[in-house]
Order: sequence, then structure tokens, then C-alpha cells
Amino acid sequence: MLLIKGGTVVTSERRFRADVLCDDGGKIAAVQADMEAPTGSTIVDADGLLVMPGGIDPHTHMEMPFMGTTASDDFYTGTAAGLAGGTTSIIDFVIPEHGQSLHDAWKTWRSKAEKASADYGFHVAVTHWDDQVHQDMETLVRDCGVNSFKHFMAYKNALMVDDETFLNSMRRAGELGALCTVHAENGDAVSFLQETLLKAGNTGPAAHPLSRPPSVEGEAAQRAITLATVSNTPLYIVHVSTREATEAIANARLRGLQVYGEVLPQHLVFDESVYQSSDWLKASRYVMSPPFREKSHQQALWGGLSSGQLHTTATDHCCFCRSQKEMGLTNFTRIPNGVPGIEDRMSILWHHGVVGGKITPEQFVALTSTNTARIFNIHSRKGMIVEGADADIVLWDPSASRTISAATHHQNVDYNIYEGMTVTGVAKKTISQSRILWDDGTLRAERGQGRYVERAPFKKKTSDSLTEAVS
Ligand SMILES: NC(=O)NCCC(=O)O
Ligand SMILES: [Zn+2]
Ligand SMILES: [Zn+2]
Repeated sequence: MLLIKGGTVVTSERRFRADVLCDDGGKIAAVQADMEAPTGSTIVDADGLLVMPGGIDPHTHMEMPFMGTTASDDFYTGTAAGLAGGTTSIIDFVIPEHGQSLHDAWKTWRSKAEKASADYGFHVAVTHWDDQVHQDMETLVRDCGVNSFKHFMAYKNALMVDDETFLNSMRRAGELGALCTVHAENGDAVSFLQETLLKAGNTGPAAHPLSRPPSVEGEAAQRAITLATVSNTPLYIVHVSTREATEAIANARLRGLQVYGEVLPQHLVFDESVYQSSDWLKASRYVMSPPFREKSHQQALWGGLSSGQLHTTATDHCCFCRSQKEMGLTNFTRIPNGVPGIEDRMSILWHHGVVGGKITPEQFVALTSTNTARIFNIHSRKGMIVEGADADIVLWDPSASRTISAATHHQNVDYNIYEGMTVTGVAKKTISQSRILWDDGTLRAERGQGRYVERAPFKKKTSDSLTEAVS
């Protein structure tokens, strides 16, 4: 047993002084003021610390094959890095290879993820439509603990789906009680702009944001919402980076539609100037999609998060080292898209959000953990500090500072986008399954310790359950 003593518990709703007892089965056994330590229990002094639900990152790509290479953080190193930053669970993406069935792809990802050191689940990408996909979606929901499917409106000739495929998938997901998620960028427009830029001799990273202007995301977000309305299904839009997409989501919600939006901390912090560096490598390291934007978009994202129109934070953690980024040395469209971030999500959001006066500690908990647990239906286990929940806890030091650097991070990648940034708000200890796996600078992550977390479908009329879940 582990007794966390003397801390301040923060949930998505309130703050209160209480001790938290974690049992040997990895669950929270009690949350009470001034608890007596059971015989033989280990006592953790949480004086001056905040006791919060471990972070849940609902958007990562560990060892993802993408753009001719494979993301460098695997399920072990990536989840371990997450633990060092206070994140105790991830939801990663199963991406079927061309011609591979969804169910076979899910099995492949299950076996890759066996080495994870923290808990994990999967969204499964639908990249084409046929009878087998229709059947596999049911198998995945019924037998495999999958309750969300992913759609890419970008990455033409690779992962991109057309509207008809997207509609078929949404209708099927609705029948099964699953949630559809979407990368909203108009892939035809991106491809058109990429060709135009290359023909005009714009081959470097500075062309990347020009090939994916805000309107391209805004149009796709609006179209995705329209298609979700046509198919009468809820929708979760990943990595919202623009005012246009934020407004589309907020407007949809004002019309009573169930649309959720996810924000990446990096979009709250960096702007498009990162692509202007004269150092090719430096600029290429920020190549991700959607790209970093003109600064005014950040105001909309913060506004969306603080007003409740945007709901979660994720990282889209997708690491590529120097030699991988250099695949695009002469052609920016070949630079593997993706940046690291799982280790720093919580610190970045605390520093810029809570210390910056934009969100409260309770909102921080909602945005890093509880809302994700609700939206993806793992709320009976995760995202809460309550008796019976998983003992996934972060002991957060709100006044400690650290300077982020690739020299000290745990991510398996040779750079850190936040290099040199000093942040206030640090994960002091991270507890997973009642065990302290990050202990004030010492990482005790264990290969294979993470568990696959099954996610049950929503009630068939998903609208009811989701409305209840996130108000
Ligand atoms: N985001 C990104 O640039 N890479 C990962 C794939 C995706 O999420 O679009
Ligand atoms: Zn994406
Ligand atoms: Zn992604």
C-alpha cells in the first residue's frame, strides 16, 4: 500500500486537502483527510504538492511507419518519457498498411505495444471503405476494446479518405456506438499548393506552412462537422490549430452538435516564425501538420480551452531524428511530419496556462486528463482521484522550475522543440498502478508494465452518453 500524505487533491471540479491511499492492486482505496497509515504501507510526503490524476495523452504515434520512415520513440521509450512528465496513459493510433485489414493492423499494434511502460489504448484509422472494413469495425468495437476510429482528410495518396469513405465510416461508427475522430485539413488543397510551391522553387521548410494555410484547416473542419451532421454522429477533431477551426467547433456546439476539439501545447507556444530559420535542420524539426500559425490563432485556442469549447490537450508525439528529417533536404514535402512532446505537455500547459493566468488548476486537470477519460469512455478508471479508480497519479510541484533540454529528456529523439525553455510546474512523482515510476528525477519505468485499456462503446444513441459525459 502507498499512502500519499499531506497533499492537496485537485480534480476537474475542486481542490481539497486529503490523503490518498493506493492499494496493492493498483487502485485508489481511499481519499480522506488525515488518514492513519495502514501497517506496512509506504508513506509519500506530499506536503506542498498537488495530487492530480495522471495525464492522459489521447494522441501519440509511437513507432509509427510514416512518410518512408518510422517514428523513433517506441512504445517503451515513449511511454517512459510520458511518465517522466506526469502522463500515465496514452491513446495511440493503429494505422493499417495498404491492403491490411483493420483487425490485423490492430493485432500488429497490440504486439508492438506490449513493451509499453504505461497504460495504452488505440484509435483505429479507417483509410478506405469496403465490406471488410464494415465488418472489422464491429469486431474491433465488440471484441477488442476499441471505441474510436480515426480519419485523415489530409495526406493525399497515403492515408487520406474521401468524403464518401468518411461518411460510411461515421454511419458505421454510429451504429456501433463508437466515436469518430478526424485530422481536418483539405488534402487536395495541400497537395495542389505543395506542387505549386515546388514548381516555383520553394523547396525548404519555409514552404511547409504556405502549403497548409489556416483556411485549408478551417474548410476541412467545417466539412467534417457537416458530414458528422449528415450521418448524425459525434465528432472529435484532433490538433485544432486555427481560429477558423475553433470557430467552426464553437458554432457547431451552439447548434447543439456534439463536436469536440483537441489542442496541442506546441500550437499554443510556437508561431510560424520557426520555419524562417536559416538553419535548415532547425526549421525542419518543427515540420508537423497542421503547421505552426500566425500568433493570433493562439488567442482563439486559449479562448476555446478556457471557455470549454475545446476539450483536451494531446501531443501528437511523433518523433523523427536528424537523419530522418533530412529525407526532405531538397523537398519540404518529404520531411517526415511530426514533433516530440509527450514528456513536456503537462509542464508547458501548467506554465503557459495556469502560471500564465489563462486556466485554473481544475481546468488543467480537465484538459490534461478528465475530459479525455470522459470523451473516450474510460472515466470509470482514469481521470479521477476517487476510491476505485486506477491509482494513476501525479504529484505536482506547482512552484518548482526546470529547463527543458534534449540533453536531459527521456524521449528517444535527438532534439526538443522546447529546448532552453524554463517552465514552472513540474511532475515531482508519477504513480502508475500504485507504484512510483518517476521519483524526483529517477525514472523507474519498466518495459511491459503498461496494460492495454479496453474502452467500451457508448450507448448506441451516442448522443445521450456523450452529452452526459461532457457538459
Ligand atoms: N502531425 C504530424 O505532423 N504527424 C503525425 C501524423 C498526424 O497526426 O497527422
Ligand atoms: Zn494529424
Ligand atoms: Zn497525429
